[in-house]
Amino acid sequence: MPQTPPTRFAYLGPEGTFAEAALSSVVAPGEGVRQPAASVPAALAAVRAGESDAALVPLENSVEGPVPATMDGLSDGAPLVITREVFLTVAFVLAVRPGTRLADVRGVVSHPHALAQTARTLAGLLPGVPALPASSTAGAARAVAEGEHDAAVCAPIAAERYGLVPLADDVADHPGAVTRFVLVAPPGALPAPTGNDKTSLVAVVGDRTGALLDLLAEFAVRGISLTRIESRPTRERLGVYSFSLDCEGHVADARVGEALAALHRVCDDVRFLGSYPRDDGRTNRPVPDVAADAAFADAGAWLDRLRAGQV
Ligand SMILES: O=C(O)C(=O)C[C@]1(C(=O)O)C=C[C@@H](O)C=C1
Repeated sequence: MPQTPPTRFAYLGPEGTFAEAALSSVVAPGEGVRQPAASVPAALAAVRAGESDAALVPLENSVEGPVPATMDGLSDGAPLVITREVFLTVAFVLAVRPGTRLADVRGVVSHPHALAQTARTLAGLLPGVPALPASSTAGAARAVAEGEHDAAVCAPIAAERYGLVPLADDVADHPGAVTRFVLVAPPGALPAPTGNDKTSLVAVVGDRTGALLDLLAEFAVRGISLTRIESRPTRERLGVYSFSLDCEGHVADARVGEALAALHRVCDDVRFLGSYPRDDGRTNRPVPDVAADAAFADAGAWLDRLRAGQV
């Protein structure tokens, strides 16, 4: 019997990133093939090119907010859908080559998101020392190991992986920050509804009065709670925005399906980004009786009877 090839997972590499830790929390060692990518766009491109089956990428952080490369990478290009979400508490160390002292550090390198989450602590430890961007926290650790920079902000595991030692532990300005990662794949069969799901989408609204209110109303009137919304530039011109949002429920739920169909009518463009099990440890709000599948089915049957002349 032909064997199914192992799933190829692209992730923001190199080894030792938070993205890899997030992937390890959902894919057992030895299961699938892990393919480190140089950047979020590269991980998404690998999936679009068929070189990877799925990509694990950071979407947002509880302190720093959205990860623009992922937000924009999912809005543009060939469609990809989220098949699961993964939450990871992130903790950072200031890592150096053995023997380096604080006074020797002339630059600190890390992923911009990690630098932003540690800016205050770093300013206290290393006043006036420039912060330099890297493609990932582990990429920064590797660059320090290779002698390109003096210090990196990275995960303790990345420091270890690249032979670095911590000059300071827990350098986050807000301890306990959580990053939400998503596993994305080419469109295909959707994860089955679990009763506690989220749906993600991007909608471009027209440049007219009340356009955002119209979008929001489609959710509100159907008893659907939003869990995230943010605006992103469409890059067309100032004044035209897309809204990236997550709502409770699965597109298979009547209320969510109908809301999406309504957005298709009222928005300039809607991109469905998937329905997947909610995994933030929270439970969707109770659905009002009037927004339950049974109520939609009943209303549909009533309308069918009217149309058939059975008044
Ligand atoms: O560089 C990494 O290790 C990543 O996984 C990326 C990333 C991010 O993009 O936010 C993930 C978690 C941390 O918040 C910092 C960096």
